Amino acid sequence: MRHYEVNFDGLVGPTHNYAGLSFGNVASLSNAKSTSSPKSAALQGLAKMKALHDMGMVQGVLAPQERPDVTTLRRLGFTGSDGEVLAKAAQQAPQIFQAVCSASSMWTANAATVSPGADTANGKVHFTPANLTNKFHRSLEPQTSGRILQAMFNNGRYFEHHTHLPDNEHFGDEGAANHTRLCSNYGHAGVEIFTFGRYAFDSSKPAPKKYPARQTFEASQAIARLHGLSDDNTVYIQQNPDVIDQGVFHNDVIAVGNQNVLFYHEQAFLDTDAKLAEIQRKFGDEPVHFIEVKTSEVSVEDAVQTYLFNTQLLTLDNGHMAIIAPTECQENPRVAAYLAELVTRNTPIRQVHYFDVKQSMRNGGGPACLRLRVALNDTELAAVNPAVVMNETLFARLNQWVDKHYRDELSVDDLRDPQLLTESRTALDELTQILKLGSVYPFQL
Ligand SMILES: N=C(N)NCCC[C@H](NC(=O)CCC(=O)O)C(=O)O
Repeated sequence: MRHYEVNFDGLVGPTHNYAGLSFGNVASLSNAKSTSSPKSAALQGLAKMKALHDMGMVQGVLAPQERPDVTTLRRLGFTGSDGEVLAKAAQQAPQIFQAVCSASSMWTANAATVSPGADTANGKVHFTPANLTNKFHRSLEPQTSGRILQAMFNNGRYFEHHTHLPDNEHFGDEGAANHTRLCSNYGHAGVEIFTFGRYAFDSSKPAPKKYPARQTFEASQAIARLHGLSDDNTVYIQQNPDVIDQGVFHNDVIAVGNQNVLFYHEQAFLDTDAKLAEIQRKFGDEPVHFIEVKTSEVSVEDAVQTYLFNTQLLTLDNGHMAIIAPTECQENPRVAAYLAELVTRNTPIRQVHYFDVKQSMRNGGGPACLRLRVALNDTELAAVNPAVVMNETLFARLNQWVDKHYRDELSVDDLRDPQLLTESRTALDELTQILKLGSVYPFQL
């Protein structure tokens, strides 16, 4: 039996834009109102997917969501034809209108938390879409994410799908961006690490002062319960509130783990020593490589600006690990020097590959934000909808699809163009056929 970690990357949607929607996310705010290129964003994402496929990884595609989200505008009291709903919202409530146009579902690390069968009580792979309550534009995602995931992992024998947690800040859940899993081998039971920003029901505990803590302890515990994880393979760690206040809005902006490696910044967590000891104890006899980056090597500011930790750590066929980093890391001399030195050390990480995902980076989404990891064995992989698995044909087909439907440029003002809704729906209707998803979008239901 072979075991894989499959990366399901978010396909960037046709409305990709910079609206400055994410308070606490430095890139989103500083690039607000810039002009985006939905076409280049989607092509950059596809190029990364294809490169990982060519490196021997199993790579999947996760479809974007229907935007503008007319259904939500109707819930908020805008009436008339779809065109009228959009025009009224754009005129009367421009911020709400911009939020329902966001292509933020591209960051599929936030689509769900996934626990592989090796860790769960009933041996199935468990999925819980993230409720993303902290940001209005992101809170619109979980229902459709759930439908898309069910269309991709559509076999009750191997896959179990849960409803997202209650839509309330007490259970604020950001999915895999605040969850990582260590294991000696993808097929063996691992240690699932939930990193949270605050306690919802205990205000005496530390919490950030300036920016929001999106993930709560209580949400993390609920996911572990739903997925049937045992205490012996679960660790809860609090993010350092000071780094959240410096722009670390998700834990995957300051730490990343894969198999026996945890790569993190010295300031990432609270109670670090005790928590790392707990991870090692629960991991077992084999030593975990705890690769700690000191502030003297890379500052938190550099980490936030370059996304050094929003990198993908991949295990290649030869057993070595490669780090998939954004070109922003290469352009920063301190971070580039750190990575050049890291691969010469005696750790499993031996290669660095740089990718241009600048369109996504400008909204605070690096390589790791763009993917949802699902560890699967041969049998489970065979039960995945094959139309979402990357290969030469799908790559060519999706590139053509983007070229046909996507705009080269989109400004926040262009979002008012009534044609955008038709373009987006036409593109997504065709996409559901390419990816054989059935009807998953509100306009198709
Ligand atoms: N770290 C991970 N896993 N994901 C990154 C998510 C970025 C996303 N940006 C945005 O939603 C910005 C949209 C805008 O401003 O137009 C967010 O803040 O939720």
